[in-house]
Amino acid sequence: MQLALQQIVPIPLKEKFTKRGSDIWNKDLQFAPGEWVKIKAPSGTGKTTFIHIIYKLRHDYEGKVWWNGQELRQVKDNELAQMRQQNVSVIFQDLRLFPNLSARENIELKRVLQTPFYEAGMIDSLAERLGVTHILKQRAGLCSYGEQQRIAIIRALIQPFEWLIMDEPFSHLDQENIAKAAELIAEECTKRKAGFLLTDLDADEHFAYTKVLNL
Ligand SMILES: Nc1ncnc2c1ncn2[C@@H]1O[C@H](COP(=O)(O)OP(=O)(O)OP(=O)(O)O)[C@@H](O)[C@H]1O
Repeated sequence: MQLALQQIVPIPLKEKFTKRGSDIWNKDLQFAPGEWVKIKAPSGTGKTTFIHIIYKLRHDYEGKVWWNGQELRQVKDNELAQMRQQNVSVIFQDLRLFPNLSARENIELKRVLQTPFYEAGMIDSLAERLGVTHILKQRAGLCSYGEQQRIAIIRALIQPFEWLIMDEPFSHLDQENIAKAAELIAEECTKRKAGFLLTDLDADEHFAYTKVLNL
């Protein structure tokens, strides 16, 4: 699945964003299947806005986003649901777990939305890898942000995908847990030949990125 951007810029931020140089806003770009892309930018410069545009949560932008040759505005609701279940997985900056469901239920929901990609036992394996086995039965709303972030990472990895979209996915983790999570994400993307887009504030060497872009 290819992702292409054609001169996109959020309308409310057009003036602000076009004043400074950017590798993304108002540019034509193509991301080939399997590319590992880092998008780097200081706080408040539009990382979340960008993620929400390409996941079709925001519509107030100029330009066009193309997923596999189909313009995102033309993608119908049922196709969008299918795409989010099968092709494009996401880790939101604000995590978006259901606070009243347990950590395991939050992950399980994503596993069973389509023909499961993994058996239920994989939840335990992934939780062990990221050190969150002990909180699987706990309500997500009672988990620490670092625990919630690891649950959100597992939830994104439990479903099928060709692209993984991650908005500052390590913001609540210490270096040791970042290393574990990055290793797991790299393994899962390699296994599926999947690409990813990852936003973050600073440069890092967590992955062998194929592109590093400044927003
Ligand atoms: N609809 C809107 N109207 C006006 N300003 C907006 C709108 N949406 C976002 N902004 C502003 O756009 C800027 C970019 O916001 P965004 O959340 O995308 O940044 P970010 O790079 O993800 O920030 P952070 O790293 O702090 O999470 C912010 O200054 C925000 O206040």
